[in-house]
Amino acid sequence: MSLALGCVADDYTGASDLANTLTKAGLRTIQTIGVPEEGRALPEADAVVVALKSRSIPADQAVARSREAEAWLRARGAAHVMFKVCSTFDSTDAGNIGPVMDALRAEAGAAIALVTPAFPETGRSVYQGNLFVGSVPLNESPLKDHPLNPMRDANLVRVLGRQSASPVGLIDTATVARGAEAVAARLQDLAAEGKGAAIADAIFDSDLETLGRAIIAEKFSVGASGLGLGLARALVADGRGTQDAAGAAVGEPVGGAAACLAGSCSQATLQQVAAAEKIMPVMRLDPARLLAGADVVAEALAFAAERLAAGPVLIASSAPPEAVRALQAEHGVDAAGHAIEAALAAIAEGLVARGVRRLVVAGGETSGSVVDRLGLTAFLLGPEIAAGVPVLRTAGRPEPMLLALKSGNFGGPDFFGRALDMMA
Ligand SMILES: Nc1ncnc2c1ncn2[C@@H]1O[C@H](COP(=O)(O)OP(=O)(O)O)[C@@H](O)[C@H]1O
Ligand SMILES: O=C(O)[C@H](O)C(=O)COP(=O)(O)O
Repeated sequence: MSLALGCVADDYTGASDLANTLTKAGLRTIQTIGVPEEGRALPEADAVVVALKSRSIPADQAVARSREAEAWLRARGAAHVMFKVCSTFDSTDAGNIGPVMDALRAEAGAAIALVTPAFPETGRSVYQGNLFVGSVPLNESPLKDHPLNPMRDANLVRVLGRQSASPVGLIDTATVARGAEAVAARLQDLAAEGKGAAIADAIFDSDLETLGRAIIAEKFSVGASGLGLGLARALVADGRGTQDAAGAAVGEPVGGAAACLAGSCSQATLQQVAAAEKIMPVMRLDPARLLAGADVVAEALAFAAERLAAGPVLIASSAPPEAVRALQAEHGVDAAGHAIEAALAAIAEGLVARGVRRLVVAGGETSGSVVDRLGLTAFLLGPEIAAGVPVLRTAGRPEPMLLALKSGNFGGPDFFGRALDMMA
């Protein structure tokens, strides 16, 4: 395997979002869950996205796991490694984007890292270093209410500067508009000033193509799927892609029962759960009862067992911000989050034991807990369900499954029904 591109992603939904983008751009891409064990055979690929559940763990652990993934990718020929972060820069001032970026930049021996979470396809743009979600700044978007890392500052030069050990500069839109050479020159100037990272403006895909051309010969960058698009298009232009890589078949139908799990509390997911109530049985978990010791997992599996033969079910813990804050006030942010993730993961295991082979999961941390509990190790990319959300087929599992790991903020109101229609 001699990779054209290696990527280390800080959550599983973000990894599949990026893998989807790279595949559509013409790179045969595989998503692995963690670093594959020694000797593990993988299909030929132009790019590998190593998915870690490292966004919300202690920074030193995130750094260690990311370093291991980077080394694995370099050993398989990846000349450029991109650290994939959330398009809404999900992180806290304690990290983990800054500490992981600093460590991987040092590993690469790079003087400076270009950083941009812009992803126009899903309405993420960066202007004068400020991240916009649709038409509003990040700190005025629903991300201000994220259960684990509420985003309260849209200025990413400030946000990353609080997380990184090095000063952070800006590559503004006027520089990007002047082309790849101007971007590369600006990067060098900022490095000469002692900056270790530079937030790059990007509003359109064409800006990301410029950024991709500017840094493809570098060893390291940080971004969301938009930067992945720019890098992929630069690599394909250099002949590093594969014909018909896009839409790699998910193979024969896997059949079996289908189910949906939602742990995301994003505005998009709340709307999707409400819409799903019109087309399938939905059980809304009561996290307060869960945290009080009730066997909510058994209750959910009983609900599912009675209904799976007739069609898909949805089991959701998703709740609006005020309810999330109330639960967190009583039990703590991490305790509440981890308990609910663990419960949804246990429900997923029970569903698979009851014949579910097609599973839709909403939420990044939630997807990480579910996939780890199911012991899944790698995915092949199928067709796109919604921007940033592909159908995934398990690789290396005796009985294949189809999954959709939906980033909380992605997809339209009809997402669950649309996903199930595409997962046969
Ligand atoms: N009703 C709830 N109250 C509090 N926290 C919740 C609730 N439901 C889910 N959570 C937690 O909120 C977090 C959602 O994160 P995640 O799954 O990454 O979703 P997103 O993709 O929207 O960020 C998880 O830790 C999950 O356990
Ligand atoms: O928004 C993105 O770039 C990714 O899809 C992502 O990282 C989303 O994270 P989430 O926790 O699933 O919202």
